[in-house]
Amino acid sequence: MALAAARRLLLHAGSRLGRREAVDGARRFANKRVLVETEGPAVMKLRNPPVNSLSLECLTEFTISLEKLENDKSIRGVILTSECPGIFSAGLDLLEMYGRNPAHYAEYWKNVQELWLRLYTSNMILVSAINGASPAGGCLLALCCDYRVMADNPKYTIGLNESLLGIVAPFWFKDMYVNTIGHREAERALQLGTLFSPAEALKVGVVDEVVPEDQVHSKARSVMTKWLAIPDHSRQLTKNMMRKATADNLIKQREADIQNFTSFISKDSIQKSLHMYLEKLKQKKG
Ligand SMILES: CC/C=C\C/C=C\C/C=C\C=C\CC(=O)SCCNC(=O)CCNC(=O)[C@H](O)C(C)(C)COP(=O)(O)OP(=O)(O)OC[C@H]1O[C@@H](n2cnc3c(N)ncnc32)[C@H](O)[C@@H]1OP(=O)(O)O
Repeated sequence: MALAAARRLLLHAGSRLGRREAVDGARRFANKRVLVETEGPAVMKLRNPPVNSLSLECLTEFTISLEKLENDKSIRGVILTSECPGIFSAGLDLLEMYGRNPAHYAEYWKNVQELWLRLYTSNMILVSAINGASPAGGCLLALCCDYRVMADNPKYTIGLNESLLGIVAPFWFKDMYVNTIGHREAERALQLGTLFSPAEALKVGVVDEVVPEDQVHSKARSVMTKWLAIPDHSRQLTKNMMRKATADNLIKQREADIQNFTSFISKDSIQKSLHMYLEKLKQKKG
């Protein structure tokens, strides 16, 4: 209920912002954590500092922005990137999965599923300009895209590292990984929780292209231009043909997946693992 109300408020605020900024001549709209520019190829920028973690609020704003773009028939493609220096996205917000109650976990997971389904089955062309670290849910966002361009900076890594946290990537994360890099590579990378450097990610197929950091956005734009030259109807039908079975696999068991997540994440042993991981992140500083 609370989330539905927040969603209505955000949609309302979003459209107000949209109108005001259009009057200023800049075609863009923004929520607090997501900025969307629609001048030229549309660009969606995550801006949830310090690490673009996907908190419930961030997920909600992201989903709403995507919905608005989908509803604008003049927008055929979106570049997904980050405004946080050195970070594409740190993935799901660990604080949404630690020390909360089962109802919160269920609500959070429903929103993670929702964003994934919308992104993965989007009719728009999605290109990610990966300009920073992209672990777990950050990698998931990139994997939903039709093409991934990554900055050539060995400090940036990408991959589904869930097993390093003592948690298990859900089956639909796994399905998408298998679709992208094949069964053997996915099996190994998932068990080891591998975070790939840009060069490794290119080799294994997690990303499609690695370019110097200052060229990530221009490359993403030129990729978008190429993809926009393909007729929408044939490209969309082809995308649907490639992705539908994977999305349907979650759609037919959404409730069971929420229950699985809620009972898994509520376990004492899993909460303990998350606690230790969060402590490790804190200690990294000191
Ligand atoms: C049987 C199965 C059934 C069902 C399935 C069950 C379970 C599946 C469940 C979940 C799947 C989850 C997928 C995920 O996405 S989990 C999140 C994984 N993310 C990570 O591992 C990234 C962790 N972060 C980092 O590695 C680094 O922070 C960094 C590389 C992104 C950035 O490094 P920096 O040095 O620049 O910044 P830090 O000092 O490390 O961090 C700053 C600040 O941010 C906090 N933070 C970092 N990441 C997260 C996060 N993901 N969520 C929340 N908060 C995060 C970090 O703690 C620092 O906080 P403080 O300033 O110390 O307060």
